[in-house]
Amino acid sequence: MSKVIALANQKGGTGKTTTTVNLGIGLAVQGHKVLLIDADAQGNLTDSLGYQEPDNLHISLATILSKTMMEEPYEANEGILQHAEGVDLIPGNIELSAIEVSLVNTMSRETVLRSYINTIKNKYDYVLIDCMPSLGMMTINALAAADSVIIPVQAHYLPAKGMTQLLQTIARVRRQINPKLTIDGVLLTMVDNRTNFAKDISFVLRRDYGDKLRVFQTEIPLSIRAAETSAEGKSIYTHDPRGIAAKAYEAFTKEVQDIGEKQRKRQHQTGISR
Ligand SMILES: Nc1ncnc2c1ncn2[C@@H]1O[C@H](COP(=O)(O)OP(=O)(O)OP(=O)(O)O)[C@@H](O)[C@H]1O
Repeated sequence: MSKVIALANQKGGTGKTTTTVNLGIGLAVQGHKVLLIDADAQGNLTDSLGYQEPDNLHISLATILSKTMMEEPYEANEGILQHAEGVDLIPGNIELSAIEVSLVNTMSRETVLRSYINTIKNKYDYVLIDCMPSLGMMTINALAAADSVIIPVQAHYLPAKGMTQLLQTIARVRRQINPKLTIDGVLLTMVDNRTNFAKDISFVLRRDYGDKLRVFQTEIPLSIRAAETSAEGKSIYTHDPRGIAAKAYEAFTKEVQDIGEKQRKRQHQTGISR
């Protein structure tokens, strides 16, 4: 059974892309089949995995979504790239901006990405969607397609209003389109251990959004080595395997895996008792 996870935060630069790469490749290292989807018109995920001119790719997520909207046929593996570190990628680029506009006038506009993912997800254990820094139609599509959400938050800055808006959007998607959507948790990124900001933010998150909102135990440290990976087109495990960021992403991968296992067991038991 596959699990679809959206990495979302409408604030820019919170570590969504870096986390998608290193969680995805972390899961692949553990033997899982993983698909990464770049749902951001900036194409940063595509770029970070070594495809440095995303706008020149002939086939991208935009092509596939356009075909899905027009009910045109496409090949089973169309547009899927294979990264040397064992993950598959559906690249994204600037064409997604135009798609986002045309989605507005499309029937079932919130569920086009879900329709596509449903056709391929059985080949994967995990599908990770790197969302745009906005709460526009592409992000709604990602939330409609997902089983759960991971929210990367920069440890030195919690946009309280932004977090409330994001949680409200997730709740609305759950009520109206995707009742099974859950929040796996908030991941603190770029944590500078010389300060107490990360502890303060964990406290504020729990105080303001309730005990139900998990803050992952693992915190991703501020690390120049992590920042370098996007230019290298590699994961942190290849770029700096013994460094603090690699250790942290390994531990985070384990946490995500454990949550996935528990959910799978619960679904299995519910299935049996029905
Ligand atoms: N642990 C880290 N330590 C230091 N720098 C980091 C770390 N993680 C990410 N960065 C850097 O911070 C910047 C933002 O990270 P990233 O691109 O992953 O965020 P994002 O949320 O995907 O951004 P956007 O909203 O633009 O899509 C990048 O330059 C990245 O290299």
